[in-house]
Amino acid sequence: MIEFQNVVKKFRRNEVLKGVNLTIERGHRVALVGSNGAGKTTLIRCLLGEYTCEGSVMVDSLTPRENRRAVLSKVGFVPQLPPPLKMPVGQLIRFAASVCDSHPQRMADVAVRLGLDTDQFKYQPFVKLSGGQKQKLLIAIALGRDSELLVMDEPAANLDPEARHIFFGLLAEKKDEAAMIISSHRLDEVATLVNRVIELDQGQVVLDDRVADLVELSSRLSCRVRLIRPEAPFAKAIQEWGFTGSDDGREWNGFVAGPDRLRFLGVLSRYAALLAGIDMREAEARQDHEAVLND
Ligand SMILES: Nc1ncnc2c1ncn2[C@@H]1O[C@H](COP(=O)(O)OP(=O)(O)OP(=O)(O)O)[C@@H](O)[C@H]1O
Repeated sequence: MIEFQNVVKKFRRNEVLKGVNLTIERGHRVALVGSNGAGKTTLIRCLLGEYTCEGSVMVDSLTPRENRRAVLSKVGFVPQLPPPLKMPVGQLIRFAASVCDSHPQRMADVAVRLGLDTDQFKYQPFVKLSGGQKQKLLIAIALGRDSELLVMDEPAANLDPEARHIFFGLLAEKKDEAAMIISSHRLDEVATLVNRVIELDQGQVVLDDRVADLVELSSRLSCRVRLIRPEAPFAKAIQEWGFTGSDDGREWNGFVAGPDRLRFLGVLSRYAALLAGIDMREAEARQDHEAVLND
């Protein structure tokens, strides 16, 4: 589906991509990782035909630079930084839907699933939405259409836990029909969403690994956390995950999206000395899984 062959990109004398070779097929969910300046965005821009480059880039046998319209019609794209668009939300959705031959209602429906009622904001300029609202709308535009390739730059960073869970479910619906490239600085943010990890360093592929594809994207864990004693900073941190506490503040219950389990355990690990027990069970998956960590 996507083929990079010996792709070199130079900005004046600065060689930013130094001969990248990659083949990405439908069903591949790729984490494109690497430190700041590694070349991730440049590679994506070459893929979208925004940049000329040496070597060859092909999307379904089409060169993006010469066939931008045809290539972009296959691609749902969530940019890293929201564009500073003054266009009102309603108009933006109608425009985006017309460009990619979708229906505005399809995009609005995805937005509603993510918790953004676009009707309420239809006259509001896009640029005046909050960071999370912009992210939800951009995701709705990218997912509320047919696409064979989804390219997303840190797409879930601004989403609250509930919206992340819905977002992972939306990705699960697309996982067999599309290839996905999710760019991130941090592998732990995206590790459970993908089945392949590609790392760029100074414009070169330094790692290309297929990884275990075991986490159900749409699964959800029911969690109970018990503490030795209540503590206010812990309460604040876990309430951000939508958990509710017992009256004495020593037991907390809530749900965590399956792919978010690592992030959640990362948060808990900061309070390891407080923990008396953690109980995590698959709440919505077909098979019942149980991970119990007791004191
Ligand atoms: N338009 C440009 N003109 C000149 N240099 C550029 C341009 N775009 C990117 N670069 C340079 O190319 C290198 C790679 O940048 P790129 O944005 O692709 O990195 P990245 O891996 O996406 O980084 P980040 O994680 O910080 O977004 C950097 O050194 C950057 O300064």
